[in-house]
Amino acid sequence: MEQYVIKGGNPLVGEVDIAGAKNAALAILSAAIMTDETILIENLPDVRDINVLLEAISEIGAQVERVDKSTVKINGSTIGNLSVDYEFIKKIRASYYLLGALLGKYKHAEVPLPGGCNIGSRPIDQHLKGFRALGAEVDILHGAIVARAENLHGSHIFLDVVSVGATINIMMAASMAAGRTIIENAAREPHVVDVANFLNSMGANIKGAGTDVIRIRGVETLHRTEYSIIPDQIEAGTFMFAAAATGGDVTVRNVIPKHLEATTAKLEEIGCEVEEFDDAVRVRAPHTLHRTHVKTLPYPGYPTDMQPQIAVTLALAEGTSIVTESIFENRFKYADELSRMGANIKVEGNSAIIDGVKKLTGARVSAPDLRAGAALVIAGLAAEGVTVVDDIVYIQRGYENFEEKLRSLGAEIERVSSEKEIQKFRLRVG
Ligand SMILES: CC(=O)N[C@H]1[C@@H](OP(=O)(O)OP(=O)(O)OC[C@H]2O[C@@H](n3ccc(=O)[nH]c3=O)[C@H](O)[C@@H]2O)O[C@H](CO)[C@@H](O)[C@@H]1O
Ligand SMILES: C=C(OP(=O)(O)O)C(=O)O
Repeated sequence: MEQYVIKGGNPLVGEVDIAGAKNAALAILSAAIMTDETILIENLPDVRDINVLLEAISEIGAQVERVDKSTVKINGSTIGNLSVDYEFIKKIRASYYLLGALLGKYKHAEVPLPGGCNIGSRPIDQHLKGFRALGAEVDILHGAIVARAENLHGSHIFLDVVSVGATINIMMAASMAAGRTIIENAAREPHVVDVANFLNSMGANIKGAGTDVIRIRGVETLHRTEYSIIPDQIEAGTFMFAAAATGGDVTVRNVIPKHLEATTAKLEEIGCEVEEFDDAVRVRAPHTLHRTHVKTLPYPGYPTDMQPQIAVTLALAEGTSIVTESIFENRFKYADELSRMGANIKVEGNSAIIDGVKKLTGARVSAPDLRAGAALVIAGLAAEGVTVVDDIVYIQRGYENFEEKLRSLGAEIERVSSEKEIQKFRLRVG
């Protein structure tokens, strides 16, 4: 088990390059197996979830060739197994995208129920409703989703909740269903648009991605393409809040500022100066952070994946802030850990009430999930003294070279794997 050890107190200063978006990449890699021709994908983030999905894709028989750290070639012509192994899939949520991809291409898929972060109950009823509407028979058998169809046909699907996963999954399967599909109440996240652009570059016919009505004309085959994944808005936002919480001045590069607007607006409300460039955003922290309220919402609202990061920053703001989580019911598991660092945070229902304190103090804390883990690292960077973050395997799911990027901004952070190393770090930093 690895840990991060952090000596807090250094304002983060400098420039940092943002990797490709994990949550776009997971869907795009799955969609890449929908043709028998070779697909080249660039700007892949080098993170655990991506590596697990690539293993699963090669396990079902596709050819996966790593060209370099952020580029991969995939050829799905050799897929011989439509049943995905539980070992791979239990680790990640986005394994469910293999359902839409395999069902679209082969009209048959067997995928174990997905894993991912334990941030709520996370049903997949809307995915299954969509597949059924396209003509598939879907059963849950022995812990796996089994979907089969003689033929898929277009349909008019109204999603009961705005779901990123269901929107993308249905879009993938419908791309190879006969006739026209309309998805209403679709998710509008940038990664939904990125997956639609990718599928269109393979010959699909998808219109309206980025709005809440997506129209798809099914095609018989998809073809080769080369595609570069959009930047990760959540990684970018995490560094932006790290700048704010540490009193720093950070420019995040290789981003699409438009995708960061909800985050930028909140940073400005709490007193940061945010400057936008074509593909970069600079965040300068104020002397004193102001309080604010925030509620997570589907895009273009404030993202749930950025909720813990703003909460730890507000723990250091003057006054009382309220953070309301409206997407996942179990996303405040970091609150007790943050309290152990001196924060004044109380969770009531789906809101956290945060009374800002002047300083946090380093403590031993545990990452309960990916984004909460990253937020506890931010807390450690801002705190006085040494913080040890356990269970960083969650953080590694979604942040490429996290500690190296933070160190390049002046953070004192190391990845260690024993109590001896933690002790050594403590002695070194004094
Ligand atoms: C791998 C990936 O991309 N994960 C992201 C994806 O997760 P994921 O795709 O799982 O999240 P959804 O957008 O589907 O979930 C949104 C809401 O809809 C509910 N729901 C969803 C599907 C369904 O069939 N039935 C249902 O009730 C969920 O419980 C949740 O309350 O979008 C979330 C919301 O932006 C992000 O936090 C995750 O980081
Ligand atoms: C919650 C996340 O991922 P997943 O849906 O894969 O658990 C995330 O990326 O913040």
